[in-house]
Amino acid sequence: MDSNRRAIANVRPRSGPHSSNAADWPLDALSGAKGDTTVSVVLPARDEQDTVGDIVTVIRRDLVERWPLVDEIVVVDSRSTDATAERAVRAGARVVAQDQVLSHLPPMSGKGEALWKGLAASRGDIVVFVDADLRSFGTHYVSGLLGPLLVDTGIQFVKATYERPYVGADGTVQPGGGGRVTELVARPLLNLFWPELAGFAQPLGGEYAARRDVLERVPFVTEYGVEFGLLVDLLGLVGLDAMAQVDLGRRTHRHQSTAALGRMAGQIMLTAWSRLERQGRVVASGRPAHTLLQFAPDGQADLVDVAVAERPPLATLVTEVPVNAGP
Ligand SMILES: O=c1ccn([C@@H]2O[C@H](COP(=O)(O)OP(=O)(O)O[C@H]3O[C@H](CO)[C@@H](O)[C@H](O)[C@H]3O)[C@@H](O)[C@H]2O)c(=O)[nH]1
Ligand SMILES: O=C(O)[C@H](O)COP(=O)(O)O
Repeated sequence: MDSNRRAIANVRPRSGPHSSNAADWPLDALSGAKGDTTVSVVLPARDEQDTVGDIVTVIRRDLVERWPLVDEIVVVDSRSTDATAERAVRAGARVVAQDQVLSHLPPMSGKGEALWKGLAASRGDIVVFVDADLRSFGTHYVSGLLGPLLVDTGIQFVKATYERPYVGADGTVQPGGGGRVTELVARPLLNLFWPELAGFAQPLGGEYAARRDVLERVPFVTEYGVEFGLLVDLLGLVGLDAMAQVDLGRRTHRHQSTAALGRMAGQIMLTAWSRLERQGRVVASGRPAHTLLQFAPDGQADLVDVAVAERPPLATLVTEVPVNAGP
């Protein structure tokens, strides 16, 4: 053990979120606890034709038909150019086109926009978000996230944790090698500036659930800033004691390139900056740049934009405007 690790091992762990495992939340017990509470599962999907159908099929078969825990499955088609929408419909989801939801508003882009539109287009008292590119999806992903919310009225938000391997194109598995932006950017930033959130082992993971009430009271950062922004803003709104973490076992997904993750990292850093500024913890003499100069292996340089924008809390929108849920 090197000296840094030894020093840290001697420090008592900070108090973290309420913790449990997916196995702690069996389906029969949850069915009893559900009562009148309605549940929506929302999947953001951009070109996920290979995986979205299987995920929807499992949720419908196990959690709509066999154990009626889920009231609606909504896939937000995030400008896909492949057969994502058709496959999701065939598997039994309601599919909404991202730009057709609240279509009177100027469109924004990225995953955060897809989630905010999914929140607007869904109706459940509890909303469960699940990425549509998962290779490891199982029923326990949804039931595990629902457990703390269905049995404890004090819990407002539940985030997944899991072991995240890196799976190479040739199928080689590197245990613990996944979640590169999580390890190199998100968790260091949280530890530095929001240490109460350090106990969330997978802050960027796309699987989490919350009560609609609280989701509608926080802004949604666009692009890949959304998870980081939600964690920080929900900590401020509901406090750590209303936040829980559930271990779902193992997560595998489609990996993005290092260059794409560099852009994601930029978006997350800008999100963190915006929260530090909003919380009055940095006094800025100027705004940070939102461009990133990237270099390809052949030395070719490309200037890309990593700006993030923000949707306001949904509850602050005028409610008479009809939600166009698309076809
Ligand atoms: O413009 C977009 C981009 C992505 N997605 C969907 O969002 C999910 C996650 O996107 P992905 O590109 O697979 O992200 P990851 O590389 O897996 O990034 C991780 O880190 C991100 C930043 O926190 C999180 O948003 C992701 O959920 C998390 O898996 C997938 O279903 C995508 O199809 C959209 O709907 N619209
Ligand atoms: O969560 C992350 O850090 C990013 O999604 C990258 O994940 P990956 O390293 O497993 O591709």
